Amino acid sequence: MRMVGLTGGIASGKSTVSKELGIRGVPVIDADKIAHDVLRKGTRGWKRVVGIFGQDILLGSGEVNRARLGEIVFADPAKRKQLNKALEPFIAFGLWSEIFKQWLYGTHVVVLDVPLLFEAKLTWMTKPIVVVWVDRETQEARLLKRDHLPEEQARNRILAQLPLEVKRDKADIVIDNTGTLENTKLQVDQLFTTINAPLSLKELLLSRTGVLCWVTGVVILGWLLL
Ligand SMILES: CC(C)(COP(=O)(O)OP(=O)(O)OC[C@H]1O[C@@H](n2cnc3c(N)ncnc32)[C@H](O)[C@@H]1O)[C@@H](O)C(=O)NCCC(=O)NCCS
Ligand SMILES: Nc1ncnc2c1ncn2[C@@H]1O[C@H](COP(=O)(O)OP(=O)(O)OP(=O)(O)O)[C@@H](O)[C@H]1O
Repeated sequence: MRMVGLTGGIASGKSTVSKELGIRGVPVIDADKIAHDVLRKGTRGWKRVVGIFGQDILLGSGEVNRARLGEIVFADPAKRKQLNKALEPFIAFGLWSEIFKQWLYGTHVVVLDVPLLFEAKLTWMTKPIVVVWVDRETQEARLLKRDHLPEEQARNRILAQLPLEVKRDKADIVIDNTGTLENTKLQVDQLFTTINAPLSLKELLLSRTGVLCWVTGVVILGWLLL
């Protein structure tokens, strides 16, 4: 199975590109959604995070107030590190479960939308790595417009990640999302063609059908030899 890495900076347009790929029929695994699920009330992730940050981060319903937790961790790198460390194993488990599910479905190409793909050193899992890039002014303007944050908080969130220029330089494919949505859609069309190119031998051998074939082959060979 081909695992395509989709990453970028906060508000650079990863979800926009993911949505367009979804419209074209590509399955997308969303790491932000997994991160939200592992913080649901009563889960082990929730217990761990409440243990670290206390009851002040909870809403009346007992769910985590993500806006409040965001304010805390994006203003303090040490606290952000604590949160990342607490949730990392649960997010990794969720990610691998979703990948395994897609593998069982017989999916040939899956996109992993992981904002912290570089920061969490997960790039080894994915090929190609696609970075959704925008210039800094556009990024900040879109973040302010979408999340209605004070400017300082928006800047803190951008600074909490590896600079987008560094990610762009490490990418196999760059989607420049500075322009119009129509322009981005054209680049997604091209990306769709690229990621659906025929699978390599290694990808074929690791696909569900590939594994079934070689396991069956080994069993038959063993049976013939015994
Ligand atoms: C801090 C939290 C509570 C804020 O929740 P909120 O709903 O406001 O934001 P959301 O989860 O939609 O994230 C928005 C964007 O913020 C950025 N972001 C999220 N967490 C982090 C982090 N720990 N470090 C740097 N950037 C981050 C990403 O670009 C993400 O796409 C939440 O993001 C969280 O629990 N983060 C820690 C888990 C994590 O690492 N998530 C990223 C998945 S790889
Ligand atoms: N080409 C574009 N033109 C105008 N607005 C855009 C464009 N692409 C994305 N946006 C808007 O910019 C904002 C950020 O985009 P999006 O939510 O896709 O980013 P993201 O990288 O997924 O963000 P996050 O890291 O927070 O999950 C959204 O409000 C989106 O509608």
